[in-house]
Amino acid sequence: MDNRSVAKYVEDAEHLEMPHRLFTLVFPIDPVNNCVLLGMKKRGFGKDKYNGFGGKVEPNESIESGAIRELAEESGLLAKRVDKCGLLFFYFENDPVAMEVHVYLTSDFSGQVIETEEMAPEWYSADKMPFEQMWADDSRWWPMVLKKQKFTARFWFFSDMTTITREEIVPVKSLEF
Ligand SMILES: Nc1[nH]c(=O)nc2c1ncn2[C@H]1C[C@H](O)[C@@H](COP(=O)(O)OP(=O)(O)OP(=O)(O)O)O1
Repeated sequence: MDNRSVAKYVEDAEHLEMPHRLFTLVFPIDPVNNCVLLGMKKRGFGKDKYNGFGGKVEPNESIESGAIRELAEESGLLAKRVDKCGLLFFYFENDPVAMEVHVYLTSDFSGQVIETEEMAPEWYSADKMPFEQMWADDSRWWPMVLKKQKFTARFWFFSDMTTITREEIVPVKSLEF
């Protein structure tokens, strides 16, 4: 997909169901050991699931600063740089607000991993992810991450928040548009 098509795709997704809310999701990567840091969510949305680190983007910050802030708050790691690898849209049955989730990888970080009130972090081999304890969509798009292929995707969830009723995953050349 070229950049103009990606922009159009995102515009369509954003207008498909209004309003939508912005979120970030960051996966710290240890490239030497091919490991990824996941957090077991201890409270709130996605409780008892492993995921990357992230949350709502505040009105006064850029999406990237939101990603770096949430990573620090939830894992103790300070990212010098994050690289966007994907853009996800989630639609939940009976919920008029769609989620727009900007997904980042970082292997340029400092600090000590700490357990926080929200997350219990744990390193996993990047090709042995605990998908049965993650959001149902993760096993669908994580292979794109492993292939270093940028992507956008849309998932429609049934009201049980588990069953995916429809999905689209589109590889893209760039997420800068
Ligand atoms: N289907 C899904 N698949 C996935 O991989 N990540 C998802 C997901 N749906 C939501 N997420 C991620 C996006 C974001 O990182 C997180 C939800 O953010 P939170 O609700 O934890 O936000 P906040 O940390 O701002 O919340 P509070 O501080 O508790 O208000 O879950």
